[in-house]
Amino acid sequence: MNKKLVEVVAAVIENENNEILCALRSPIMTLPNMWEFPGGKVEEGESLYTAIEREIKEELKCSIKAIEIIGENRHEYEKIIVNLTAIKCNLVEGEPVADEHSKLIYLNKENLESLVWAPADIPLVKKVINIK
Ligand SMILES: Nc1nc2c([nH]c(=O)n2[C@H]2C[C@H](O)[C@@H](COP(=O)(O)OP(=O)(O)OP(=O)(O)O)O2)c(=O)[nH]1
Repeated sequence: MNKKLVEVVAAVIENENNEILCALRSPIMTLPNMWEFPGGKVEEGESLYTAIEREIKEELKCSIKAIEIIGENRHEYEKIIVNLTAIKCNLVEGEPVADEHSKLIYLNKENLESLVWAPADIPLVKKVINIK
């Protein structure tokens, strides 16, 4: 059987200290206990930018503005194929809170690779590290 292709958007949010927001997936989520850029599945008829702004409001209870696409990576998991687009976003209102995630942290770019990332994220993490 063909694996389902899922479009996923993820937010790369930087704070004033040039640290990047990283989110730990909870033990009950798919890909448990792995780090990710927060986000989720794009719904039908939605643009990537609309999708990430909606997902972050739902998941992190704050408002963001999508600025630009950083990159895209397709990864084949056991049951699905994820097409992950990382989008640079700015916080507009409120502070992110971990509702569904186990933890949220801001981390220096130099330290991003010390986390255990969801496999689809790894090339995008490298790209984020090399920006600027
Ligand atoms: N949000 C997010 N999901 C990611 C990343 N990397 C990665 O492989 N994924 C995968 C995990 C999920 O299989 C899929 C969609 O993520 P999601 O956050 O909407 O997951 P979900 O809980 O709605 O999905 P599900 O478990 O209900 O099926 O993308 C990432 O950086 N951010």
